[in-house]
This record gives sequence, C-alpha cells and structure tokens, in this order.
Amino acid sequence: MKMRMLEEDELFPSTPGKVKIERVNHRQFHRCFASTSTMFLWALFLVALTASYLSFQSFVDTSSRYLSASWGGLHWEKQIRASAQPHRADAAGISVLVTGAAGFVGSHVSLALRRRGDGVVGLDNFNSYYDPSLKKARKSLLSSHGVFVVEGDVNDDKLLAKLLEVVDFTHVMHLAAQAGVRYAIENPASYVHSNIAGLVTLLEACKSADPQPAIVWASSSSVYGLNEKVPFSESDRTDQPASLYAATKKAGEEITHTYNHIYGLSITGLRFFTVYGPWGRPDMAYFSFTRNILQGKPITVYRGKDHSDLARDFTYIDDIVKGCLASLDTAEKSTGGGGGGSGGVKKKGPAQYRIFNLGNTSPVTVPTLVSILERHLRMKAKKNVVEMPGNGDVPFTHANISYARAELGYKPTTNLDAGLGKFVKWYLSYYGYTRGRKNV
Ligand SMILES: O=C(O)[C@H]1O[C@H](OP(=O)(O)OP(=O)(O)OC[C@H]2O[C@@H](n3ccc(=O)[nH]c3=O)[C@H](O)[C@@H]2O)[C@H](O)[C@@H](O)[C@H]1O
Repeated sequence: MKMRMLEEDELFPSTPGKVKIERVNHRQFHRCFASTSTMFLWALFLVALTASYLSFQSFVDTSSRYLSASWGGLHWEKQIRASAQPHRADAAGISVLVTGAAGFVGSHVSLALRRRGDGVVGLDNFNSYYDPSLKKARKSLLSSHGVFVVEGDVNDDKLLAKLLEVVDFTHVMHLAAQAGVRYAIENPASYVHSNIAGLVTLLEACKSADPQPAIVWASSSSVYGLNEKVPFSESDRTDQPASLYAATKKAGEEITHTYNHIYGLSITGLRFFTVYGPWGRPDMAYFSFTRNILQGKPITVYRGKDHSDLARDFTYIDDIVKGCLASLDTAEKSTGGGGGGSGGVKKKGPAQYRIFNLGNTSPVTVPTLVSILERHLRMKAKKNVVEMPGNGDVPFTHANISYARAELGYKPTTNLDAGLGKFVKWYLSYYGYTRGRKNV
C-alpha cells in the first residue's frame, strides 16, 4: 500500500510546542511506536557503544600499564630474590634494599656489599637531575656484579610494599634523595617530593613490613647550616639551615625520629660531608670544574663576603662506604611488630636511634681544590672569582668524627690530593681522554 505523504502540519506543528492531540490516530500511534522503538534501539546501541568504549579504554589502560610497568611478575620476583640472597661463607650475610642505587654513593655502597657477599637489591628512579646515562652506566656495572636494580620511585608505596613482601630485607640503605644545595632555589618542589614525601613513604612501608628492616639513611653536613662552632659535632645546633636542601635533610632527621619512637624502627642517620670520587655527581664543584678545565671553559669560584675562601671537609667515597657498611653492621634490629593496619604496629621496646658525622676532618679551601685538580689534569683553569651568591651555600664545613670513630671504627684514610688523583684517572678514562685530549 502506498504510504500517504505526510502533511506539512504533521511534520511541523502549527504552534511550536503544541501538538494537536486530537489528530493522533492509529497510524500515528504506529509511527510513534516505531519511532520509540527506533529511539530505544538507538539508545541501546549508544549504551553498548559507550560500554565497549569504556572497556576498551580500561583494556588499553591495563595493558599499557602492564607493558610500561618496570616491575612485577614472577620472573621479576625471581630476580629480586636472587639478588637479595647473601653469599657469605660465614653465613652472616645481610640482605639490603639500597634506594638510590644508581646514584653516586648508592652504587658504591651496593658494590661493596655485593663484593663481601651480602644480598643487595637496588631501587632508583633514574631521574634527569643530572645525565641519566651516567646512572645507567652505574646500573650496568652493578648488574655485571649480580646486583639487580629496580627502576622505580620511593614515592611508589605499592612497589615498596611488594619489594618488602618478596624479600625479608634485614636492612634498608636509604640514599635516594634530591641532592644539591643550590638547585633548591630552582626546583624546591623536587626536594619536598624526594626528601620529605619519599622518605615518609619509605618509612611507612618499612614500619608495616614483617620483619621490619633496620634503616640507615643519608642526612647531610648541610644540617649544620650557619653553625659557627668548629668542628661540627652531632650535638651542635642544627636549627639554622641555609638552604631548603638542608631544611629537608633536617626534617628527615626529625621524621625518622618519629618512626623510631612510635613504631620501633631502628634508625641510623649519616651526615655526609661533601663526598667526592670516581663515578661522582656531575653537579658537584670538583666534577664540573674538571669538565670545564678539560674543555678550556672558565670555572666560577665562589668566595665569602669578606673575600675569605670557602672551605669544605671533602670526604672520599671509599671512606664514606666504610662508614655506611659499619653503620649497617652495627645497626640493631627494629623492635616493631610489623604488619599493616590502622596504625596498629606497636614497638616491643625502644629501638636504636643514631646520627653520625661522616667527614674527613681536614677542610680544604675551594681555590686549593682547583689547584690540586690543575696539577692532576696538567692544565690551568680559567677562574672567575665571584662573591658567593646568597643561594644556600655555607662558608665552611668541618666534621668532628669522634662519635663515628668510637661506635663504627670509622677512620678516613684518603686525603683530597690522593682522592682527586683517583677521580681524575676515572674521569679521563670514562669520558675517553688521553691526558687532556679527547679520543674521538
Ligand atoms: O655535604 C653535604 O651535605 C653536601 O655536599 C655537597 O654540597 P657542597 O658542599 O655545596 O658541594 P659542591 O656543590 O661540590 O660545592 C663545593 C664548594 O665549591 C663551591 N662552588 C661550587 C660550585 C661552583 O660553581 N663554584 C664554587 O665555588 C661551593 O660554594 C662550595 O664551597 C653536595 O652537593 C650536597 O648534595 C650535600 O651532600
């Protein structure tokens, strides 16, 4: 049957919004029903489309997370367990999670532990504060010695919980941090992120672990700030930080104290004094001076307001490593019960809380540092001497190490001349120089 053409006023009501009800006849009911069912089908279609889009999205999210996740899975867990396994003949081996393992101090400590047969698992986020290729090279060195380094952040609570679940670490050596005194002016948030939030995330994970590991972590000589009493002793005032970096390290000392007090975590904080050496940090003065001298570029040497030279208690990496290992070896067990829950982790008794200076005890001025480098490099520096900008620097540092000597047997043996000699040798070889000329 031929369909009647719709009259104009059936398509467009004469008065907008006012449909003439009396004209809704049987045929219209059919049309209405047909259009309702069409609408229903369309709605169904749209719902199905949305649902499939959402499930596709979640599939994409899950799979991309799975594909991009650098941790997890049975194979990964196997690698973690193998790396954490001590191999010491005396069966006294410890199992250490080293955060910041691809960093300067972290890589040296990890290697030293591994060499004496301890179990080591590294954690590092490989951030780009300085050239990540140097961090990757340190990681390769570690993996060639059987140390597995997980790529991840100390702010990742799930990763930390997983690591502490897979292995009963006896110790955590917490070296991951945002380092550098002057960079805090440029990027203050990175210090809060790593040195405060990251530290708390790590302590939360450790407090809930069963058994709880003992924690040794990197504080800094910078906590002494504007302290003028020399040499700096652990009991000196540390409430006058000169930089945000120093303030976050000081905050770390207070935060770790809280976790020690409430949860029974065994804590040892180490105040490192301007650590230098092979595989060092490119942002530090001795490293950047070396790079500039070799490239014929000028270096900027800061001096104090009254034209006085700045001085640092430069400490060689091997001495620092010995202090770190002695701290691990003398750390007592944590006394908390482990297990998560709403703050239900109670300590069974007071736990050890220690803070040590790890310095060299003989400060050297920055101009002297430069002249030692010139001698080792057999090249002259182009020096720009400028007044120290007010960006967080302190005029001098000088460690009193009596407490570390008494408790840890800590005794630094490398002076700045010998240490810089070793650094320069490493630098020339790592960056492909033959005495001042770069091999291309
Ligand atoms: O012990 C610490 O707790 C800290 O040590 C280190 O800080 P600092 O002692 O400041 O070392 P570093 O930058 O090498 O400057 C050395 C000297 O060179 C001067 N300096 C620096 C740069 C420059 O261009 N010119 C210059 O004269 C500068 O004024 C200073 O007098 C770590 O970086 C830090 O992370 C933290 O661990």
